[in-house]
Amino acid sequence: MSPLCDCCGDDINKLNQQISVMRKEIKNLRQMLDSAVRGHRKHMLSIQSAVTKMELCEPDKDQTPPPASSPQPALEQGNIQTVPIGYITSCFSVKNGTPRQPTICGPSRAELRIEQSVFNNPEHALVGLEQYSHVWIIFLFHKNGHLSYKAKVKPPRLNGQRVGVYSTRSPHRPNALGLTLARLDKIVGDTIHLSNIDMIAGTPVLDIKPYIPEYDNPDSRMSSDERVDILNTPKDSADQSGLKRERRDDDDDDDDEDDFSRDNSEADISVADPSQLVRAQFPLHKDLQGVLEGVKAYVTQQDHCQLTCSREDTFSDSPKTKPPVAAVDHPCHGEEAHSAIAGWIREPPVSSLEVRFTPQAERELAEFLPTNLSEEAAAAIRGVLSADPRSVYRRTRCRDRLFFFTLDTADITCWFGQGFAEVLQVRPVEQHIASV
Ligand SMILES: C[S@@+](CC[C@H](N)C(=O)[O-])C[C@H]1O[C@@H](n2cnc3c(N)ncnc32)[C@H](O)[C@@H]1O
Repeated sequence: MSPLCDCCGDDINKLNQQISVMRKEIKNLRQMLDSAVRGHRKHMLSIQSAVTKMELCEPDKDQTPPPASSPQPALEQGNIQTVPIGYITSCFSVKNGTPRQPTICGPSRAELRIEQSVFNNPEHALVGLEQYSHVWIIFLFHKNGHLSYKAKVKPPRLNGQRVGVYSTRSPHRPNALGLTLARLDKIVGDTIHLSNIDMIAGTPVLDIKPYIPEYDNPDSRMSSDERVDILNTPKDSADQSGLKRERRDDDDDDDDEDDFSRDNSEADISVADPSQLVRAQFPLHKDLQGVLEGVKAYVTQQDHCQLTCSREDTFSDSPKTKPPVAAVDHPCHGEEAHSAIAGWIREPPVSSLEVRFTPQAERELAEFLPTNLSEEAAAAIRGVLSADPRSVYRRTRCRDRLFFFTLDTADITCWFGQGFAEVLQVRPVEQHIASV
């Protein structure tokens, strides 16, 4: 006879059997629940990815799918990981004596080999870069030692005065990122040969971008007249302009050990900055009209000169420099070119579009914005659309699709035809519910 339970008087063996049956059922239920959650998550991910593809109308083949556990892309989740794409080999082994800015010591040379761990074929990542004369190098100040930084720093040339770290190029800053405009001498396979550098050997490089004066130099964005105005600003006020200020802020560091000779003012003129070269070219003209004519001629030449010259000519001040592997023609400014860029930047194969508004869209824009703002908004919309913001995929494969974009407070709907973009609808931006 089996024992009975003291509480309920039931057969304990039977009770144990019932408990084990219930345990098995719970286990099954748990497994079913797990598999349902997994299926649901997978389903959610595929819906999400389908929606994204529909929105973008563009399957992104290069994008690695996010892991099943993270429906949001890693960067959006704040999972910011940077991997060096290569390490600098340079003639400077320690911080002391390393130029404080790239323009200070022209011949300072370096090599940067793109890591195979980043690209299977690192040389592929460099195709086209040989057409540029200068590149931005974004790097880590890995030898900063203790990772400390202060809101205010003392640039050596300010002789003890403190200024905000963000008004300087101090290495001691949150994130310890450095930015150098280096000259690109040549590319051989997976290795970039640079000069005009201020980085020590072993510096981890995070990124490389071509220097494009049209984007990177504010002078290049101004109309010729504006440029002439600036260049003719009386000296006192010019001294307070950004150009002059840039020169002071360029060479800072709150670490006295990093300080070095201050007799580099001549070398400070950046070849990448045409306005400084113009100043240098016309320093002694007393006759304002003469200066004006000279500058105008220079600016016109700069805007229209499509002379071609070999890289050897471009870098005539660097006798040892050999032409790049793929020799290309560079636009140059008379005898001396300051920087060279790929031809397609100035003359892209994609032509700009005529932008139209339907009467309905015009009315809508006027309805929710005051006149002055609606004109501004219309100009901004024209700017965006005339540059054809569509991806190549969209341009070639989804021509008939509507195109949506948001500009400040307006949601804009448009479509594209042969050589034009037409705005169909302009609505106030809807309040979007933040995604969880
Ligand atoms: C004032 S910083 C300017 C760097 C860059 N042009 C910029 O504006 O971000 C240049 C100085 O940083 C120091 N430096 C260069 N490479 C470094 C590295 N990898 N880690 C720490 N300091 C470095 C050298 O002393 C050099 O003189």
